[in-house]
This record gives sequence, C-alpha cells and structure tokens, in this order.
Amino acid sequence: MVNQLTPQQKAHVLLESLSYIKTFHKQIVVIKYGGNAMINNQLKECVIRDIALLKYIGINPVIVHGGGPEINELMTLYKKKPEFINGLRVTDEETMKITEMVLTGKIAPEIVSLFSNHDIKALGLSGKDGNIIKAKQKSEELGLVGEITSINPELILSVIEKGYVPVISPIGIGETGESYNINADEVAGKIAISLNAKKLILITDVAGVLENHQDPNTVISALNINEAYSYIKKGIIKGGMIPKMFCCLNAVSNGVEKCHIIDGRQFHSILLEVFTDTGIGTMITA
Ligand SMILES: Nc1ncnc2c1ncn2[C@@H]1O[C@H](COP(=O)(O)OP(=O)(O)O)[C@@H](O)[C@H]1O
Ligand SMILES: CC(=O)N[C@@H](CCC(=O)OP(=O)(O)O)C(=O)O
Repeated sequence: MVNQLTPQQKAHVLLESLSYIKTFHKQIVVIKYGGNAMINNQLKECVIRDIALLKYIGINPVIVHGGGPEINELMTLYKKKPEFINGLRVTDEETMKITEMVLTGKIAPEIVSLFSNHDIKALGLSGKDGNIIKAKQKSEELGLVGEITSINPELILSVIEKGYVPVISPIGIGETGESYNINADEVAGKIAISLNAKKLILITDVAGVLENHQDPNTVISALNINEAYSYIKKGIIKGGMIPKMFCCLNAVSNGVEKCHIIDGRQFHSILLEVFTDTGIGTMITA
C-alpha cells in the first residue's frame, strides 16, 4: 500500500499512525475528493486505498466528491459549452440533469466500487437524500446553482454508525424538491461543521497554497485565519483558491480543528499530510 514511500517516510507513517489511532479513534474526517484529482486511474486507486487505511484504523472518513472535468466532458458530448462565473458552473436545466447523471449516476458508484475492492462498505448518497443538503438559488445568472440553507447530518451519522463510508454528491434539494448544483468544496466545509469533524481535507491539483503559484516549491505549510486573510489581501491567494480558503476558514471558525489542502496528483498525499510532522500540503487552523 505504501510502496511509493521512502523507508524513512514509511517508518514515520507507522510511528505517527500509532499516536494518531489513539487521538482519532472514531473521529470523523471529511475528505473532499475533487474531479481534477480523479483523472489518473492509478492515483484514484491510491487515494481510495489511503482512505480505506484510515477506515481500517478506526477513523470515520466521509467523502464529498467533485467531478467538474467529467461534467465538462458530458456537456461537450451534448454540444453544450461549459461556462463559469467566479469558479461556479452556470447551470441551466439540461446542465443540471447532466450534472446529476455524472455525479450521482457515475462518480459516486465508481468510488463505492473502488472501496468495495478493499472490503470497505461505502454508500453513495446524493445531497438530496434524506434532505442532507437543503438549498436555494444562489443567483439569477447562475441558474440552478445552490446556496446551502441547511445540512441534516442524521442520515450521514446513521450510515457511519452502521460501518459504512458515506460518499456524498454535491447536489442540494430545494423547497419544491428541485435539484441544485453546489460547489463540492462548499459542501465539504458545511458537512464537516455539521458533523463536528476533527479534520477537513481538500484534495486538489496543486501542491498546496503557494507563496508563488508558478513555483510548486513554495508551499506554505501552515496558515492561521489572520495569515490567510493577509495572503488574500496581498493577492497571493486568488482565483479557485479563494473559495477553497473561505471553506477552510469557515470550518476552523466553527469547530473543525484542522483543514488541509493537499495535492491529489502526488501518491499517498493523504497519508503524508496526516501522518508526518511537516505534511506536504497546507494546514489551516484557527
Ligand atoms: N496561492 C495559491 N496557491 C495555489 N493555487 C492557487 C493560489 N492562488 C490561486 N490558485 C489557483 O487555485 C487553483 C485551485 O482551485 P480549483 O482549480 O478551483 O481546484 P479544484 O478543481 O480542485 O476544486 C489552482 O489550480 C491555482 O490555479
Ligand atoms: C456550482 C458548481 O460549480 N458545481 C460543481 C460541482 C462539482 C465540483 O465541485 O467538482 P470539482 O470539485 O471537481 O470542481 C460543478 O458543476 O463543476
């Protein structure tokens, strides 16, 4: 499982995992698995194996998955041009159907199957199931993009209680049962808060928050709320990283101990971030 690690890294992972098991037994860790980190099958398999390991040692992972690139692909197949405003997909009725097909019809069942290969029982849940994610329209121009109005953690907690790994698609349900498309980072942050999760891990396609985002060797390994705001003010944190950072800041301001932004393109990034002192991505705390 940890073949790609150096012997020193392996030893460190083992030692750290012993103290981790004590601290984290039965604790909930919410992991947002973004679409950009799903492109390579080998990496996908590796992410699932690492999460399976967390489950084996008694941690309760909850997955919130994305799938932006696959939604783009299916839209293109249907001759629709993906369009974004501030990182959010403009979602008309057809796009909403495509989004649900991809997220709850394809990606969630695929993740469930990958867990099943490791004897882990996982359950795909649309955010609509059991009113997990209630939402309303965010803005006229974005169409069916949802703003979360409430999270009902009941169903997720009972699924965890029964020993399953919940795999949640970022779809919300409106007042009259209509579907809303919601950014997966936003969903992961709100679900982490509602579950009183110990940690929120956002898996993305950059090495972490970078001081100079042309240079992957400038990862900022730890940030607190004040530092994060100052990086946003200075324009160092920008674009797609801003909503991600706000999700983390909101989470750590509301009881989640630590958030991690890590690189899904790197093998075993979850284990390296969680079980080593320095980690490999960016850790955000209050
Ligand atoms: N300081 C920064 N460090 C790293 N990435 C940054 C920074 N500022 C902006 N970004 C941008 O944020 C992007 C990550 O956000 P996004 O593409 O929305 O991720 P995802 O698809 O995983 O949700 C990076 O690819 C990068 O272009
Ligand atoms: C409103 C909005 O933009 N929703 C996202 C939902 C999926 C997602 O967030 O996927 P990634 O994490 O892979 O980007 C979308 O339609 O792409």
